[in-house]
Amino acid sequence: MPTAMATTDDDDVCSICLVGFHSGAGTPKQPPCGMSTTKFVYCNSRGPNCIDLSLSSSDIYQSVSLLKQACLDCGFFYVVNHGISEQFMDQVFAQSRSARRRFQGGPFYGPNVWPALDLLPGWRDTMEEFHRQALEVAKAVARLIALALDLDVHFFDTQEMLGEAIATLRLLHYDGQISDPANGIFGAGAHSDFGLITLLATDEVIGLQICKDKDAKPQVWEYVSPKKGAFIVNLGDMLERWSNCIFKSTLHRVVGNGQDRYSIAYFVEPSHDCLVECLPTCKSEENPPKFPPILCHTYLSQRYHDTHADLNVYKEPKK
Ligand SMILES: O=C(O)CCC(=O)C(=O)O
Ligand SMILES: [Fe+2]
Repeated sequence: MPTAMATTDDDDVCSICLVGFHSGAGTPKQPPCGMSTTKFVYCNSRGPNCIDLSLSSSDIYQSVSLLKQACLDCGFFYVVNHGISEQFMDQVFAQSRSARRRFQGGPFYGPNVWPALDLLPGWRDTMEEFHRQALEVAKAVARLIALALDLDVHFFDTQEMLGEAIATLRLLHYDGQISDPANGIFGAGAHSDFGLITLLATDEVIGLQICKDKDAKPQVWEYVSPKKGAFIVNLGDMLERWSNCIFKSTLHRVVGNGQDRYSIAYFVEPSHDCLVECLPTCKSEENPPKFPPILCHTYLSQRYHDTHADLNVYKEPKK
């Protein structure tokens, strides 16, 4: 099992790798940056569960049970043996890096949607292929989630839902700034994702942190270590609502440690037209639906509206 380091924003933090130091029981460890320090890091938490997507159907309930435990506990897990080759993942990261090098010209510079072939040869093909393969992984994960919720295995993986998925690929680059959590400076601030699930691939630079209990004071943040060849999967708010809050979407953030970091987030939502209505297996007389039914596109529009700045403020004033 992987380990994760827990830290609160009040802890001392290694200035090199930003792993928190705090007293308490646990196994002393060197921080991931390898710098020798006067204090030790305490590994006091198990990392997220690891789900093997290659298991044959006779073993599938082993995966379902691990996944269910993760979804009830923190809403984060790794998936391995997902069928996307490491060689292809290296190609996707290489294309992501080359785009950043090519378009370093300043904000809002460069083609908006598909870069011209001669600027980034192979970029569009790589990203479209990644989309195809990652969507299949997302469908496989969604089938396990359906089983973990005692639903029909194909509940989410139907033509009307993931057959017309809204999938957004976000190629992220964190440019080596050192975060300062105590002063609210982050690579990415605390948030939960809106949709159904997110598949996240990261390079080997540590940075992603999750908070399992958003109401705790102070909040405790744990690193989710990068894992070669794995996707980190997290549940989105739409699934939390759909499951009547039985499955959790989790607060997460990215803390920069001064190293360049690349990650690839693949956000998956079902068709715009599907109805997000409390799942039949997640309600009872004692536990009635907490939310009214809502169309997927209405829900997403509300969330974007609530959390994004009004871009109209950047428009030129009318003369
Ligand atoms: O870069 C990461 O590790 C996380 C990115 C993320 O949470 C997001 O884009 O929603
Ligand atoms: Fe996120």
